[in-house]
Amino acid sequence: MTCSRLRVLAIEGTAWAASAAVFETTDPTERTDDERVDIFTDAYAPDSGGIHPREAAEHMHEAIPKVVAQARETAETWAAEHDEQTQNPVDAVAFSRGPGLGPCLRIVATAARATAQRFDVPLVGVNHMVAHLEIGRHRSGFESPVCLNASGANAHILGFRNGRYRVLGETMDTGVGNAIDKFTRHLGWSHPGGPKVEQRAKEGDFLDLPYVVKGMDFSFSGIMSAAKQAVDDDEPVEDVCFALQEHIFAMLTEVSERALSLTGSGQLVLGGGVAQNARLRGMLESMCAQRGAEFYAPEPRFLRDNAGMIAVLGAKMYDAGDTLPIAESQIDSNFRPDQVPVTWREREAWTATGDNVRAGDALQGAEATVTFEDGIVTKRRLPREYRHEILDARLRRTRTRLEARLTSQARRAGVPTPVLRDVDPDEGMLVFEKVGEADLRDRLTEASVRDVAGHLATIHDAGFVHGDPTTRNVRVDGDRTYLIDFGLGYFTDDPEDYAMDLHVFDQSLTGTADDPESLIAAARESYERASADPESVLDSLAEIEGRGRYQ
Ligand SMILES: C[C@@H](O)[C@H](NC(=O)OP(=O)(O)OC[C@H]1O[C@@H](n2cnc3c(N)ncnc32)[C@H](O)[C@@H]1O)C(=O)O
Ligand SMILES: Nc1ncnc2c1ncn2[C@@H]1O[C@H](COP(=O)(O)OP(=O)(O)OP(=O)(O)O)[C@@H](O)[C@H]1O
Ligand SMILES: [Fe+2]
Repeated sequence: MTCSRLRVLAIEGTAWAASAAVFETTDPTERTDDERVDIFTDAYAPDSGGIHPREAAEHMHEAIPKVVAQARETAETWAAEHDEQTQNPVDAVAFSRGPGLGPCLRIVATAARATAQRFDVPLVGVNHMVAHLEIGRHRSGFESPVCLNASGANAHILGFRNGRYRVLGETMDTGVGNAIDKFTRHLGWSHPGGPKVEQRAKEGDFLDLPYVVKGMDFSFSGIMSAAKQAVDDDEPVEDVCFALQEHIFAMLTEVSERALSLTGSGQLVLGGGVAQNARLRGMLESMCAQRGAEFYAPEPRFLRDNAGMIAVLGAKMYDAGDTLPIAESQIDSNFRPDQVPVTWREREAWTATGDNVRAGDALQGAEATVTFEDGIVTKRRLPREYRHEILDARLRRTRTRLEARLTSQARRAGVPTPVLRDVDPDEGMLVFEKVGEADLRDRLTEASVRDVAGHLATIHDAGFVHGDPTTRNVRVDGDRTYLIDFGLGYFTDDPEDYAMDLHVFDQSLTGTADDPESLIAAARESYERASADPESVLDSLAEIEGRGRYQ
């Protein structure tokens, strides 16, 4: 082609959406006024139950050729509008390489190879989850946002650092949409359940359900069992739907706020099918407004699975020379977003600016506002507008109580922590002595990381976890490290809970350090030395890290 217009045809088919699209732009690196995207989707809807992989593949087999033909026609029409030759109307063919259902992915890949060969243009292999977040970045124009992907098979929060999207936090069991869909299957409702829960929730009232956040990770299994039980116990279905949304979306919003705070980013983008939910968007919008951050969610056609997002990222990758020889174009059903070398962005983007230091020397953390005066630190968990007021009051009260108790308990076990001067759980207020000169994230050394891992071993041996051991929740003073912020801690003798503490610490090192591997290894080694029972904890950690969450 001779003109400056770039046109990419893309194919998506990871699970339910047989989709093809054309993206046309004069500059793939940013959103332009004259860009256009046309998407053709043929959805698979199971007769009963959830998505059956074989049925989904049969659907892809029939529907993919049809949507690809529609996209091709569009590409030809657009090319003709610009007086270009129509035999070769696209510059590249992009496809979803994974994650997703193997049988579906294979059909998509075959169609993509054939289309690329037919036009004699390069093939681009796109990670579906990275596409879910890049479409938000592209449409918003945000420089370096934190990204929440809330889709059917996934739920994770990502930040860009050093050439990769890092998983800052993710679900420890199922994806968020799948969790909701499983609940609605229990009620005998047809797939997908998410929109139906949203509808019914409109008439519901609040019920207490479990709320599980560990650092920036979270899990849905406990809340889902409790929701099913509540229905079986004859609680009104609309109340359970309402409470389910209030809890699950508050968890996602809370970890998003934590990620903003940890990275120092002032921008959040949302992606994935569950992001079509107005309550989730509303909560995120409210959270961002409260902390002075910008929020963007793309329009629904770019949220649910669609080839438009694959085409837009495909164009960026093509522009960066990131194409795929046919011989190397095999699919990857477990393709994680952090495996993708991000060729289309400057490596050094995301300059963590740290916390907003506000008037009166107040620090805004992820959860609390902290003020300093004469060596005394006052921490207040202020109400969060995005959370239902009953849930908000419950979380602020219990976390404040636990923080007071565990801070003292840790010190008795021999771990340096600040001395507690005062506590008022109903106000969510704590008063501590000031400790340390800096947060660990600004003093990251192997020695300090070792020290922290030793502290974690000590509190685990004493029968409790910290719950959120990040590089922000450790203060450093010369060689000494202090643990602070025990609000997410609890008593437990389960090695898996101890392993989660180590996993949260690892993830935070990954999000903070340029070279996290050596620090993670040092922490592991120090924990092993200090712990009374390192074997079962480290086994459990290996299991947590190896969990395939993308099937
Ligand atoms: C790997 C890929 O195949 C997979 N795709 C996927 O999960 O489809 P997606 O379109 O992103 O999301 C579908 C999910 O989105 C939920 N959903 C749709 N509308 C919803 C709504 N209004 N409220 C809540 N959930 C909603 C559905 O219940 C379903 O679980 C993924 O991205 O994880
Ligand atoms: N006792 C203390 N001595 C010195 N600095 C402190 C103390 N307590 C808190 N800080 C500072 O205030 C920041 C926020 O405190 P804290 O972590 O308790 O609140 P938070 O809102 O829960 O934050 P996050 O959720 O980000 O961990 C800490 O990162 C630390 O820099
Ligand atoms: Fe998706």
